[in-house]
Amino acid sequence: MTQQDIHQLDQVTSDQMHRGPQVKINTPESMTQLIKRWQQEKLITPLDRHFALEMAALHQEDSPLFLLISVLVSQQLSTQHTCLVLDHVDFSNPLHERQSSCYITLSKEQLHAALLRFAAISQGVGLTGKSEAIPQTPLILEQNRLYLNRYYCYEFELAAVLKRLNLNEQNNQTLAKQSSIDQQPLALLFPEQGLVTTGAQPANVEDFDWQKIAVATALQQQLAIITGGPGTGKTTTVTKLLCLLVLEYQQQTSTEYQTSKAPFIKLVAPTGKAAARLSESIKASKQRLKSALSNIQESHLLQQLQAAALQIPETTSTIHRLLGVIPNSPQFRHHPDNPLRLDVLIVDEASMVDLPMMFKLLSALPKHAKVILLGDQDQLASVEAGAVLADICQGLKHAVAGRNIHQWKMRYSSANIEQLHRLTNYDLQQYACESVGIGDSLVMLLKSHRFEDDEGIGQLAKAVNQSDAITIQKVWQHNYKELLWIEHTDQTSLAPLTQHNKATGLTRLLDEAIDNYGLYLDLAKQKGSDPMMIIESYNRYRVLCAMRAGPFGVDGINQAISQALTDKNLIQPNSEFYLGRPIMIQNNDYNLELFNGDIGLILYDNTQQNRLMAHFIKADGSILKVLPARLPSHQTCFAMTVHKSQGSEFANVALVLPEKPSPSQTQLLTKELIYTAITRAKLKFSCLGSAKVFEKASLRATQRASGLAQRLWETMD
Ligand SMILES: Nc1ncnc2c1ncn2[C@@H]1O[C@H](COP(=O)(O)OP(=O)(O)OP(=O)(O)O)[C@@H](O)[C@H]1O
Repeated sequence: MTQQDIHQLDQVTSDQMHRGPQVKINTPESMTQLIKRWQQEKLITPLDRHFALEMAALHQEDSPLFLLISVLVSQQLSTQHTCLVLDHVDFSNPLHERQSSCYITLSKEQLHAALLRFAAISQGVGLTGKSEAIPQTPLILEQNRLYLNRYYCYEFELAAVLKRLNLNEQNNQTLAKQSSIDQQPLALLFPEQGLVTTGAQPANVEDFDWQKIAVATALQQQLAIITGGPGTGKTTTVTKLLCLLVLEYQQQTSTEYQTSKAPFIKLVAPTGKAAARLSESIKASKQRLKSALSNIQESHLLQQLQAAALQIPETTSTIHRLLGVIPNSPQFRHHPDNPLRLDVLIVDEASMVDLPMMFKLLSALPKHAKVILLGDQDQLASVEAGAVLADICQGLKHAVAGRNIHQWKMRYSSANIEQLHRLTNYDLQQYACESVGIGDSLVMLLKSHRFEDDEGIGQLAKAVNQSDAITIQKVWQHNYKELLWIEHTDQTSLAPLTQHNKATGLTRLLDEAIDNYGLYLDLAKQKGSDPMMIIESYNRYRVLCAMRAGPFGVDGINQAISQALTDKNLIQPNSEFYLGRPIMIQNNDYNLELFNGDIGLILYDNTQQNRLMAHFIKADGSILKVLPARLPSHQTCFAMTVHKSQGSEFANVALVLPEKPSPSQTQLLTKELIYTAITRAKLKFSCLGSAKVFEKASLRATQRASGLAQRLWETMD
């Protein structure tokens, strides 16, 4: 089909024409036929088509433009965008066909005018409008973004909640006056290392103790967002913060829920796995805090801090559990009219929380509650729509001139700088900013205490995060002992990344899998072994795949590893639930308390010899045993997707990238995916891939369409 063959088949009704510019959709077939063909050609999903047809039927719109725009909005939502950015659509070929079969020649203004003529589309209330004024139409157009009403509301309301929690200057001062915490306890918890002294200001960002600034921020703000990569001390910081909040609480008169000596603190994470890990990290961090305090000279304040440290809670739960799931309903038991009972909420792994969930969580808080979000803004965004944490941090991002990399810089109001000085004695004037947005609530921890600057994993993560192709190559070629490159095929001499590595192909990966998984499988065979120990051993190693399907996806790699372990007699998969089979749950089962993403092992039941049971570690650290036959939908888990690995860490991680990714797979291979995979590894990171695929993925940043960043950063002043 040539462009000449394409002729105008439709245009808006004459009724619409006299009200504005003429809209022509040029297509050789009717729009209904066209979207049917698009579905057959897998350019859109059945859901996209169904959605568009339903919308058209419901709103009695037979305009091809309405159908097209509905298809595009649905397509955006199913790819985790919050809205359709009209400027991003190529209206000369909206679905990137080899030969366009549909095009519109309209200016931006004409398109906006045409869209707003549909009864089903209204103009949004703008960045400063009122929530009550949000129109009821199914689609809402704001600036160049077209939203489904529900997502517009989520975004608008979440921005409103965040802005309310991020106190303005006046409230800031009021709250600071109420706080009984001063410099002294902070100085005890954060002993200076000689870099910052009163009055003498450090020239470099690294010379400030940003953990101390984070604690000071959270003490005086109702909302604090503490972000940073792995090992930057988020848990350490929040543990010290909780210690001070308990102390502050004890010194204050009363709050709404004061029934004990400690504030009502809740610690949550998006998944059971992440919640369990948070509990472990808090326990370890509490131990470190207790021993650090035992080395300080005896004083009344020290005794108070020691007592407060004992009150720091260790119990965690998932966000779903905290909010109270109502089976088969997207609503929760807690919401603005039935708020949660708590004084302080800590949310770990906030990057995994999607837009609707973040809104539901924050809007269910009681008015006085303090909330602290912890996470790594550079990790993969949530599995569902939105990239809330990245949007929140967006205002701190600065491009580095002349280089394709960025840096972060805090943005503080003068009132906040004054308060931070009061608590830390630091002069943070260099971060003073007139247009602060929600900057007063944000602190970024940039120094990793887990990886030394000269260690491979940290170096590689940093280079990938910066999309710095030259450094990525250098890091791989450096031959760090913590890194292993496995080229898909034996092309060592051709691929620059592999010059120093002899390992090649899937066989090499399988050897590694046999060595690592063999350890827990040997333990599992010994009757009477402690299931906790076996699961911990299994959790030391994990194969992560970029995608699900294909020989190098989760399905193919699981099969290959199962076969390799069978060949070595490490497993006997002659029945579905064989000894040692790792299992990942794929559906929530509220009765069994098993949730999507939970991972367990089929092991001997210690209380009943020879009986095999599925064993899971629960968020509280105890073991949950389930009869295999009762398990909800599940799959084998020698390999899992990088997405599912968020919130987990393993001593040793092997990432598998597809050998020759298809165009749609290529879209999924982003730097956030690679960065997330690398940062799951504590001691060793291997990658089976091809140098070119790794490099290209590291250069591709995820873009999620959303207006949240603009709402948070452009309307505050
Ligand atoms: N200021 C510091 N000085 C020295 N070591 C530190 C400091 N802060 C944290 N650490 C150490 O770094 C390690 C990681 O700290 P922590 O667990 O708090 O980081 P995190 O950001 O929560 O990590 P993760 O991303 O894994 O959750 C711990 O061993 C901790 O003791």
